[in-house]
Amino acid sequence: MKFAVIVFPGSNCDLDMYHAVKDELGAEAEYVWHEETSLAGFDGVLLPGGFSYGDYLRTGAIARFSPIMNAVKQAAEEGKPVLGVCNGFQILLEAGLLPGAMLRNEKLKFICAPVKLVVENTGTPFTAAYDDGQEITIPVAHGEGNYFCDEATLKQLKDNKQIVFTYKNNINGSVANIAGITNKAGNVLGMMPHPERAVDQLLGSKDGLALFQSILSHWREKNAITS
Ligand SMILES: NC(=O)CC[C@H](N)C(=O)O
Repeated sequence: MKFAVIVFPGSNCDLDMYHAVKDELGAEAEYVWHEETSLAGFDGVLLPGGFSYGDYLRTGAIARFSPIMNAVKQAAEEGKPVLGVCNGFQILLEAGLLPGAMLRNEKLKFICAPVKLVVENTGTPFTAAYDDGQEITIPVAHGEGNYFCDEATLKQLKDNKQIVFTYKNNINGSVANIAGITNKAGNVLGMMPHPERAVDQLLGSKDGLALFQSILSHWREKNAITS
């Protein structure tokens, strides 16, 4: 399986993401600069964290116009797994690939800490290797992680089981403790916590590794690869 790690001006978690899938998961990976227009030959797309375009005008608001975003949309429509972490999640929201919007953290402070998450849905390509209701520890590092959506959208998210991760304790004011959601089809996941920073016990937790293993297993099953 070959992953594209999209690099925007201001990305700063691209190396961590590359390390997670290449060295820890053992898959193929390549960096793709945001000015590229094609993702042909890639089986999965990873939008890493950071401060694309310095977080002006809103987080992700400029990056969503990057040329590569049309190819990201196409990959999503083709059913390929698309994962946006932190700034990647913010870009997916601005691009309309996921519903809702991100506000500044309730207490207006940047939060950088390991947090406890609850796995709410294991029926996705990203979470099959977890147990339902499992508590995992994954670090966050964001100033704008306060997820917001209106009540009608929240109802849809709940009805379609699109809420995949919640914070055990609400750290930033997010509606319904939301830490990560998928699109309706389930192949696009946005999450504020950084699974790529939790792939080795040396980093304090390896609870993020199962997310990448889930993607790989799902891809192997879909493509009937047994070895
Ligand atoms: N680690 C990150 O991706 C930072 C996210 C974002 N730019 C924020 O501070 O909200």
